[in-house]
Amino acid sequence: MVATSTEELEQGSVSSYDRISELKAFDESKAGVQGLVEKGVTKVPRMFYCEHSNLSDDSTSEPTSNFSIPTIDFTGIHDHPILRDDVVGKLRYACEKWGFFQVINPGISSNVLDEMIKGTGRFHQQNAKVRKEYYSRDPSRKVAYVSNYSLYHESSAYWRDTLGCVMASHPPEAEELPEVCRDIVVEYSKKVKAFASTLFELLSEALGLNRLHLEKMGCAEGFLLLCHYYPACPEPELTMGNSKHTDNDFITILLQDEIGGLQVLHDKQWVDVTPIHGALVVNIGDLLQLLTNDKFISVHHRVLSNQAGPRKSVASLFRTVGDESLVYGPINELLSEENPPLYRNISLKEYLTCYYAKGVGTSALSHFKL
Ligand SMILES: O=C(O)CCC(=O)C(=O)O
Ligand SMILES: [Fe+2]
Repeated sequence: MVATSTEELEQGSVSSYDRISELKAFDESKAGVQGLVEKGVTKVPRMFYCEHSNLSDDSTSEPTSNFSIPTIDFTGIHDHPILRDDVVGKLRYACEKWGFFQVINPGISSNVLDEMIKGTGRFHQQNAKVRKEYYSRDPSRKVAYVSNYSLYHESSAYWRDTLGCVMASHPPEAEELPEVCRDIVVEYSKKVKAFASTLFELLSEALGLNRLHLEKMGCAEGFLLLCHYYPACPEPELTMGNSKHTDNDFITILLQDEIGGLQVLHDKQWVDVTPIHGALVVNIGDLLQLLTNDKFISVHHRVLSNQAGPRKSVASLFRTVGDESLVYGPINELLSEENPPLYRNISLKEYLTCYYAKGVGTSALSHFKL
């Protein structure tokens, strides 16, 4: 297209492609990025180009093999107080310095973890006709398949599709879940919820609080299961799987397959989260950083796209889903004269509105600093 008027140029409507039409056509296909792959695309369409320099930002932040996120072994924590204390200490360090860690021997069998990854693959690889029935941007849906939650609000789209299921506190009826992954979604959800309860106990202890403090605040009550699918990308240097972001929850528990691509920003360097079979990756979200008055940190992470693949991952986001009138602020017991509150109390609604409005890569929490 050729520039026809300065007005069009100023409005950004003149470019070599009609972005809005391309986004709409993609969305209306209801088949996701996988739909493009099924059609045999060999070039990444322009709408996926990452123009906000996510790939080259922080020029000091090249990935480094010198670092890796902490790995913590949960073996014996329920039976041996010494092992438990040791784990609590390691968790405190990981949450304060990294905001990310991997748990090996998490108490969920590798069979269940492997089957959850396979179930995710089955959903995204099944006939597009069946996938389409689940495609929706309606936030009130408990089960929805969608590509790019913020498709119309970000400067680029990402090479990723997601099946999202609200699995607590008001889960869908089993029949509402897609048949190809129904049983494993129900089973994995039970197991990951139990793991989260243990984790919130250990994190409470790491903060010097009563063991049940975080659970009593409702941190483990609600969770959203996001079954991500990152198709193999023909031109991975042009786009990303997931932009640089922090999570809008208390904690995220992530199961990933063997492909890799997740990176964490640590000391201004991108650090690879190397897949470990049978392990779960945990990261602190913004809401736990808020509750802990910055003692635990919610850090930026991203997912690179990859010629290898498809990559599958399952993120369990722990926060209340539905009741946005809940109000959160720094936990009183953690405050003192030397450690005054850094944030005002905020409702979940206020926080989420800000989180989605702020744009890629900037913290929502900074808006609520005192
Ligand atoms: O797929 C991954 O490795 C990360 C997903 C993620 O960051 C998220 O769902 O918030
Ligand atoms: Fe994330």
